[in-house]
Amino acid sequence: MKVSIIGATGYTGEELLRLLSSHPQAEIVAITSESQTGAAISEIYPHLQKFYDNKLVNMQQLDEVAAASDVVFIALPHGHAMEAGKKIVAKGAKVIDLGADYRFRDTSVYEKWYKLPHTHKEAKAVYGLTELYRKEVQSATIVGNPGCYTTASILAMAPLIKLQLVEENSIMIDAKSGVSGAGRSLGLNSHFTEVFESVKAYNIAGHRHTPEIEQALGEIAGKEILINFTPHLIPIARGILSTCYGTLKSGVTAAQVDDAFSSLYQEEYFIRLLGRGGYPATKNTRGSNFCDIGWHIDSRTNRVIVVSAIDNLVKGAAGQAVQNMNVMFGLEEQLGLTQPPLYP
Ligand SMILES: NC(=O)C1=CN([C@@H]2O[C@H](COP(=O)(O)OP(=O)(O)OC[C@H]3O[C@@H](n4cnc5c(N)ncnc54)[C@H](OP(=O)(O)O)[C@@H]3O)[C@@H](O)[C@H]2O)C=CC1
Ligand SMILES: CC(=O)N[C@@H](CCC(=O)OP(=O)(O)O)C(=O)O
Repeated sequence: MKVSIIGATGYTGEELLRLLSSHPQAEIVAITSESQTGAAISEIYPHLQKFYDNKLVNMQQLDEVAAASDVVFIALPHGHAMEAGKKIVAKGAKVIDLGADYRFRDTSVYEKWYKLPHTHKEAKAVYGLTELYRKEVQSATIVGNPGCYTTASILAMAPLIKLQLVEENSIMIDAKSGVSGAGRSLGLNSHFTEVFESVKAYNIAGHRHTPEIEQALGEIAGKEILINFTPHLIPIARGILSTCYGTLKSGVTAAQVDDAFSSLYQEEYFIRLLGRGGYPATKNTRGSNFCDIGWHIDSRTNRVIVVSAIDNLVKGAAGQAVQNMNVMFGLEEQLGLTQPPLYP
């Protein structure tokens, strides 16, 4: 498998390299950066010394890079993948985009929430939440890899929507992310003194992951779903904890809730069910492609509360992207992804 990464100097690009170093079938043929062209990746990320000595090329060489690759991961800020995606598929390679450009079935939803024109509307992209869209991913040419908050939140609520156990429009999601979720580029909001010893909600009632969660849960329900989603920035480097609330439909029992999770996920390697009463923690998924899920029922309020934990850079980005690559190329889905989480 010849693999290239566009935007290899970012956190998700780095994480792709880290994971692919132990993938038995992947060979990195090209990595790109616009700002650090010519540098060796191990100069930018010294922890990758002895794993990679590749030098960074830039997007002027995109046609050659694509022609030499079976698959190209795009790890650029949203808005930059569409033109690159067109060129890559024209050269016969598959695309896995880690940003948002290919995540929406209805590109007008993307245009509305991202305030950008969609310039590759004809792409028949597949939404790459692997556990829920595996069949479509198998035959995809372009995969829109999900966002990090969305991966944790959709996986938490999908069983309850699928089995019609919660009132669809009662869902509220309160999620917390480590600072690497904001990427590597410098910004006031991710400045150490702004983040350290503080927790802050942001983009309330307007975060762009809201329509992505609504799209996936709505497809499972077979009807439009509206949710409330509130993200928080917390002073850790990696990890997302998503706490999701829903009102149970009349007469739904705790056993039905338990069965919903086990029936959808019992065969899923990357989903670890902690059961009713379980407490997922970001520490237990750090560095791994696992999504841990626990659920609780509050009989006083008749609500179910589902908690999920992932590593935003792995199951929330690069790990799921590698999982999708494995599915697209008919490889064993776990290849390159079986490292235990980093602990403590
Ligand atoms: N961080 C996370 O947890 C997650 C991120 N994502 C998504 O993945 C994508 C990459 O994220 P992340 O790795 O965190 O981002 P970073 O900010 O860490 O890296 C961005 C990369 O894009 C390149 N880049 C930046 N601006 C431009 C530009 N104008 N033209 C071309 N290249 C550019 C940078 O390269 P250089 O400056 O060297 O040229 C760098 O390689 C984003 O779309 C993000 O939303 C998805 C899920 C989770
Ligand atoms: C902490 C933080 O800033 N997180 C990012 C989400 C990261 C992500 O998954 O973004 P994409 O949908 O663009 O891929 C944010 O809230 O914008």
